[in-house]
Amino acid sequence: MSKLRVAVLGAKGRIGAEAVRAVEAAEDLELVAALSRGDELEALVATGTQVVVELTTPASVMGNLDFCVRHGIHAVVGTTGWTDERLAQLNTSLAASPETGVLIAPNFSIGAVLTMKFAEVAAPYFESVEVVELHHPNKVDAPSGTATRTAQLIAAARARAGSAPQPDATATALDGARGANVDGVPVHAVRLRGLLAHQEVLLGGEGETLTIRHDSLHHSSFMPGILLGVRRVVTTPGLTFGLEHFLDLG
Ligand SMILES: NC(=O)c1ccc[n+]([C@@H]2O[C@H](COP(=O)([O-])OP(=O)(O)OC[C@H]3O[C@@H](n4cnc5c(N)ncnc54)[C@H](O)[C@@H]3O)[C@@H](O)[C@H]2O)c1
Ligand SMILES: O=C(O)C1=N[C@H](C(=O)O)CCC1
Repeated sequence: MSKLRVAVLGAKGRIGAEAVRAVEAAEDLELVAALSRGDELEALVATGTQVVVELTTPASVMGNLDFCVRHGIHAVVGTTGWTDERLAQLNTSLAASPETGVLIAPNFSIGAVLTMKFAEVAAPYFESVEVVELHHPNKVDAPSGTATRTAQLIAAARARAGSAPQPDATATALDGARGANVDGVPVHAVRLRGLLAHQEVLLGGEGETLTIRHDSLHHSSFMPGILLGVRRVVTTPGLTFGLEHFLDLG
């Protein structure tokens, strides 16, 4: 069987460099391009790239995806910075290229995907829910894509269950002291040398708390999810948001 022809964008970045090694090591995949900032995207066409792994920056991702979708190249996207407006723009591009698949995964690690799932399940059973994400200090966006998605899933689960607004008597606060408000869920971002990617979901009810914590200790934690995405996106046209759609989580 012929190998899938894969390119990595952001190939010299922290996660991109790890993705290059993972694709090279996969027997069913062939790394045909490893592009960095300033490299011509035409190389994707010249190399017959079938799937791009997009691991660049929020400032670059939209232009890169526009090129890929226009050329019928599938994409697996780990880059953050997704808003409703950006997703709508991407869906418009995909409508003109209906056979192309794009997977956007706020987090490729299985533990983080499960954290989001567990938080969604638990959220309606507690009065209070807050998210704390902790990352390395070179990260350019806050809160993390994972924390934003986690908060959105929590908020949607609570809305479906008819949960009351969270109790919070704060009357005065320094700017930022209560975190960012993502659909009514406070999200706090820590940037600390020595960390990679970590998240806690804190849930509180009368007389009890539950903490769901996940730690990515190495970029290798994201690789099985990226490889799964590459293999599945070629047969999944349109936009898929979240790796959980490619996992059988029940
Ligand atoms: N979804 C996940 O599981 C996951 C995991 C880790 C990181 N991320 C995200 O991936 C992105 C990259 O993270 P990082 O820590 O590797 O950052 P990084 O800064 O180390 O790497 C980004 C790389 O992309 C390059 N780049 C920028 N514009 C480019 C372009 N137009 N074409 C090609 N390369 C370009 C930069 O020069 C840099 O080398 C961030 O948005 C981060 O949040 C996602
Ligand atoms: O290191 C990063 O940057 C990460 N970004 C993603 C996010 O913002 O959620 C995933 C975790 C690592």
